[in-house]
Amino acid sequence: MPLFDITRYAQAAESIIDAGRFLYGRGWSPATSSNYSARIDAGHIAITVSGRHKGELGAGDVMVVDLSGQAVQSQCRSSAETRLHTVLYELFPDVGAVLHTHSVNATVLSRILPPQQSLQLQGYELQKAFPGHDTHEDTLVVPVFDNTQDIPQLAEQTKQWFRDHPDQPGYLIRGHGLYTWGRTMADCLRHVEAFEFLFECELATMRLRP
Ligand SMILES: CSC[C@@H](O)[C@@H](O)C(=O)COP(=O)(O)O
Ligand SMILES: [Zn+2]
Repeated sequence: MPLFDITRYAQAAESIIDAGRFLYGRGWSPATSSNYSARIDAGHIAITVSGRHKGELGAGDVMVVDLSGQAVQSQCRSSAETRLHTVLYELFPDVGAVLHTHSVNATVLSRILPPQQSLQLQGYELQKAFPGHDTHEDTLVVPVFDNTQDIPQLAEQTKQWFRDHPDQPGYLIRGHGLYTWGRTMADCLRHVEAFEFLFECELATMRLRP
């Protein structure tokens, strides 16, 4: 009896490979950075193997882990940031995909925000790209967590914050990048694209202000 459905694994892996080609092509996942995952079932996800080039992913670059981060039927090492993915699947049963990217804009913006200050996005029509955000008058809050190599500790911090703020769709890690998620990979890719547009607008606005 296999531990997970092989057809669902193949679909998840294909969505991750396609996402990598798109995100690398946009310049949002340079130099083996980033990691991606997609849900297979309630207890398993497909996730990128650590250190792989995200623009050239193939079937051997995606593996299965359970929600404790344990590899299932693979000798490979999953993403160093696997726990940042699994906490989101644990917290939100309807999440089907998680994407982590390293764009220039996410990195720069996260570095210039004062310590302890979240990014507050308000007045943009494109905020409506996120579920539950139905008007530009809403405030989209993007917390910025300090970067660390202690992933279990960061995972716990993110889990606590999003348990209290389940309607917010993503976060930044300072000097590092973006995490966002969605019900499907298509939703999740839309969220990355919307965040990138909003980050670009924020930086352009800052450049125009004296
Ligand atoms: C190439 S440095 C980026 C890594 O340190 C990390 O932040 C990252 O996004 C990719 O790590 P990975 O272990 O390949 O999933
Ligand atoms: Zn990273």
